[in-house]
Amino acid sequence: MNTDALGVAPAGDDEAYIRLQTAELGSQLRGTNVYFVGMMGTGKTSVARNLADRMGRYTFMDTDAIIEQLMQAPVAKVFEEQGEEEFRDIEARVLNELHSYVKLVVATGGGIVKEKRNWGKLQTGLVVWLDMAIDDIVKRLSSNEEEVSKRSLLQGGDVAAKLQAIYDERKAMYEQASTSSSADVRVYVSPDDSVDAVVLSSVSELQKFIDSNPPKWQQWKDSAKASGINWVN
Ligand SMILES: Nc1ncnc2c1ncn2[C@@H]1O[C@H](COP(=O)(O)OP(=O)(O)OP(=O)(O)O)[C@@H](O)[C@H]1O
Ligand SMILES: O=C(O)C1=C[C@@H](O)[C@@H](O)[C@H](O)C1
Repeated sequence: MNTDALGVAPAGDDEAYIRLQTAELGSQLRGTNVYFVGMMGTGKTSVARNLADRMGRYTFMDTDAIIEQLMQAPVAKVFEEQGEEEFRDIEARVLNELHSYVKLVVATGGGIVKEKRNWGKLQTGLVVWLDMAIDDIVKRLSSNEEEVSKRSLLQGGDVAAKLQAIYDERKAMYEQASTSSSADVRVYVSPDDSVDAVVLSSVSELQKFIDSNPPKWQQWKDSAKASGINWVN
């Protein structure tokens, strides 16, 4: 970000910079979907919505919100009445539908990685793992009673202990679900990072990933050029 001699970004500059970067990512992605995974409360919904809005040509989707529309009930109620296994089935069906579309930025439910059947679907797109220290998630969610009450897995007991146990169980799953052939797109979220800041880090990590994993046709084109073949653009 441009800063003056005192290290202060001129007003309006941040917004222009984010717009430029997200627009560029929009072209680089060529329609590929982006899936945000990570623990509840890390900001997947807020960040995915903001990114899709800024990219313009992409549509924001949220698996929890789709489940609520389908079931005509809040996620907590579906969880409570149908049980986790049924919830995971519905979630898997929603992802199965979504992955056949293009140009989506998808906020997934925090537990989507628990089902291996979902990993291949996630990896048809680029997966961004929002990772945050459990203490910071606890502080963020505990500051708002509604945020705790709408998350079924946090009910009845010590929120911090519950979140830690869920994280310990899922850490390797987030890792594997967000790892394709050669690299992770993992974004560490600090409690002071604004949604814009997390969007920007995600964009920058995605760009690095795309640059270091060019599509096959780009690799063929580059090697043809290197061997003197005049590839028509
Ligand atoms: N960068 C941020 N700074 C401050 N608050 C944030 C930030 N990102 C999200 N929040 C707040 O934290 C809460 C959880 O955010 P959000 O619903 O986006 O998380 P999530 O990862 O989608 O959660 P879940 O997996 O449970 O759906 C919301 O109250 C949201 O406004
Ligand atoms: O982490 C989880 O298992 C969950 C996270 C939420 O997004 C919801 O999908 C639901 O509350 C379960």
